[in-house]
Amino acid sequence: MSAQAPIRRITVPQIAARKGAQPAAQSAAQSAVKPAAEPIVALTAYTAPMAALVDAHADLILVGDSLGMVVHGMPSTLGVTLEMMILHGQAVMRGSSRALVVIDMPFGSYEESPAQAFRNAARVMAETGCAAVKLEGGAQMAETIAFLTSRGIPVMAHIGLTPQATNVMGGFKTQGRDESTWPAHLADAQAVAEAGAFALVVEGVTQALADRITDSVTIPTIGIGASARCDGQILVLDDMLGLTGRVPRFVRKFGDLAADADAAIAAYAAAVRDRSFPAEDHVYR
Ligand SMILES: Nc1nc(=O)c2c([nH]1)NC[C@@H]1CN(c3ccc(C(=O)N[C@@H](CCC(=O)O)C(=O)O)cc3)CN21
Ligand SMILES: CC(C)C(=O)C(=O)O
Ligand SMILES: [Mg+2]
Repeated sequence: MSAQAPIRRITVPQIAARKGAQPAAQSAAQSAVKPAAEPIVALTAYTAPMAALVDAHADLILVGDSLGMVVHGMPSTLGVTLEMMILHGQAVMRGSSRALVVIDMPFGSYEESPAQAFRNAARVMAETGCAAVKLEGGAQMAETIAFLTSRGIPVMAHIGLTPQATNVMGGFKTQGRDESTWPAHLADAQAVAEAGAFALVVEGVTQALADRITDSVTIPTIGIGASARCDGQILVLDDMLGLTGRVPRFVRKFGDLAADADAAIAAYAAAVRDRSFPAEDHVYR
């Protein structure tokens, strides 16, 4: 009798290999050899129980700095600290066992220099056990991405609408409506891919620009508010569960958990007030 083999997490190279065979980027001869890859399924999670639910279905769990807004009620992601990311990262690692866990580097923890980024990303990996980090930025972060990946830290890049740059962009604005901006976005995608990023989040860009980006890089693109032709998709879990109030237009609510929670809390309040809770089953004798 042999012991049950431990469940291995999906690895960074396995995610990197999930580049979908896009018709525009592949010849007929190539597609005969290499069939289209299955899209990467990614979601955020910030807590152990939610990570366990996501882990059963997703390839990649992102501990996003969106947790500042979603969990902590902050007005933007700018106030999120490295300590917050580590605490939530530890919870998500405890709650999951199969998916690749990626943790967002928060604002101010990596932009100063490659050395600063390495010091803080190494701390995130050492204290959580996660396999990779994500950081926002294109060409300007290429040197840092190369520094980290060559020293053992896999990096997921994030371009387009980069929420940590909200004050530069003047809000959460869809990028790429003006075609004159396309070369800069394409250069960002090229730069992070060449620097060694294993995947690329493309957020809040027009569908046409997202498709051009997906066709122009050899690493998988993971879209959010981008295009169905990206090599994967990600959403903020609380948004797609219907737990958050106002959501961006790109969100599809696959559930209505806020309504379920409201009904349950209302029923509890009524039962306490009319003394029907606790009942016989809920008391000790
Ligand atoms: N709950 C939540 N979901 C997210 O997807 C998310 C966060 N929080 N926090 C961090 C960033 C911020 N994100 C956002 C927030 C708002 C819009 C938004 O309202 N967009 C406008 C676009 C208007 C335009 O076309 O320029 C929209 O109407 O959808 C987009 C992305 C995405 N991320
Ligand atoms: C929306 C994803 C890509 C993210 O960066 C986050 O949740 O912080
Ligand atoms: Mg983020």
